[in-house]
Amino acid sequence: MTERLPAAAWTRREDLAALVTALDPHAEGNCRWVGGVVRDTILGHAPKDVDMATTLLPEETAARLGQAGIKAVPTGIAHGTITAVLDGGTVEITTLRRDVSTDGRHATVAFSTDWRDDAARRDFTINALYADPRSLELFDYHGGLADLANRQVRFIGDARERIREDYLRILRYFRFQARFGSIPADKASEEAVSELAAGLKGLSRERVGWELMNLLGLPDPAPTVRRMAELGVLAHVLPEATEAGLALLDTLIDNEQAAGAQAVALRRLAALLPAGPALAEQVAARLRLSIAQRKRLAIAAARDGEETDARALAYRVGIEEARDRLLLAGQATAPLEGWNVPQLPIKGGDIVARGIKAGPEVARILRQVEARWIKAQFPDAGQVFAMLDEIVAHTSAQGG
Ligand SMILES: Nc1ccn([C@@H]2O[C@H](COP(=O)(O)OP(=O)(O)OP(=O)(O)O)[C@@H](O)[C@H]2O)c(=O)n1
Repeated sequence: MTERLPAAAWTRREDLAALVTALDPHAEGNCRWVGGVVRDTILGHAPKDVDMATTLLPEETAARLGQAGIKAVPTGIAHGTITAVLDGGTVEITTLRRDVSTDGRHATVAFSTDWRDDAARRDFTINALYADPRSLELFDYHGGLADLANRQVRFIGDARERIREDYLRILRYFRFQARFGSIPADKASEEAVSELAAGLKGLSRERVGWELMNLLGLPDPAPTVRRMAELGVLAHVLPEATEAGLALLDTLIDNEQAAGAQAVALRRLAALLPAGPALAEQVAARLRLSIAQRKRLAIAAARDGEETDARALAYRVGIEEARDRLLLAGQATAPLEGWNVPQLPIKGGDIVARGIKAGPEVARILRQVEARWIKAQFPDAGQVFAMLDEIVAHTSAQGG
């Protein structure tokens, strides 16, 4: 029986139909949907992006798009990729390729017209599925449909060879495993990632950081991260993670689920690391995190087990950062919901207006009022002015 891709919202897009007509006006079958879009659609998920593979050479692809008035951007000419800019988004169209040689980071490829060549150079069986854009007929050269049905993430052919072509595939393996893999996982794949884990060291830190953060941002990466540790892979990407960290990651995810909190990769990363800012800063730099990410990680890492007051904490470090700390500590985040960090309702001028000379004394009083205001759970302006009057009266009585 011919297997077909289930129809989905994207398969009915008119701009995609026009793209197919432009590339293959006589229905010769020279282009197919490929990779994540096919995999995700079979799983019933909305695909992140739509990719196409074609037997046409890149120049021919570009020429046909041009004739049809579709904007074509040569995004990766060397790899044979042309990006078509459509109403509903961009589509990457890549000429079929076969591997010629590789150094573990960059493969040298040659163009091909054989779909099997193209399938054989991909990473996992579930990522090597193709669909005809008109009939939606599926093409499965490596048992990807069965693996998808059984939720098995399995390297194509010899796992070690696939990994040596690109060591990042070790981390991709775990990311897909965390997304929809089942346990027990494919034994040959696990053996290979374990054996070749040291190859991760040669990869660019950006790529490693990106993969790790994507894994940690999935709904429940905890069992996968633990498996990475057991297989000796985590030691090569996050040697700072401790056994206590793995346990805290489990707890954190339970806490997040109980609170209905969003998955945040940085918060999960913080859980894996021992508390304290120094190590967090080191890890953030190594993983090439952005400045905003570094700040948030540092605040999460500054946790000390128990947070005293949710809103006072949020006033000090920010709402999202406070939520991180509370979830890590296993404390209620409810006080933060629907609440915005308020601004102290008085200014230095209000203090000067009460006869205090501008200068350090004003700053001191301002800090005193602020401390009381926080302690009293942020009462409104009327009460804050009463606090201020009391403090000023006290200061004046002392002859200050
Ligand atoms: N190291 C890699 C990266 C990618 N691919 C192939 O290129 C396709 C597209 O890669 P990418 O966009 O990174 O992943 P998707 O499978 O689309 O998954 P997602 O975008 O959901 O992460 C993959 O399906 C896979 O066939 C590969 O073989 N080896």
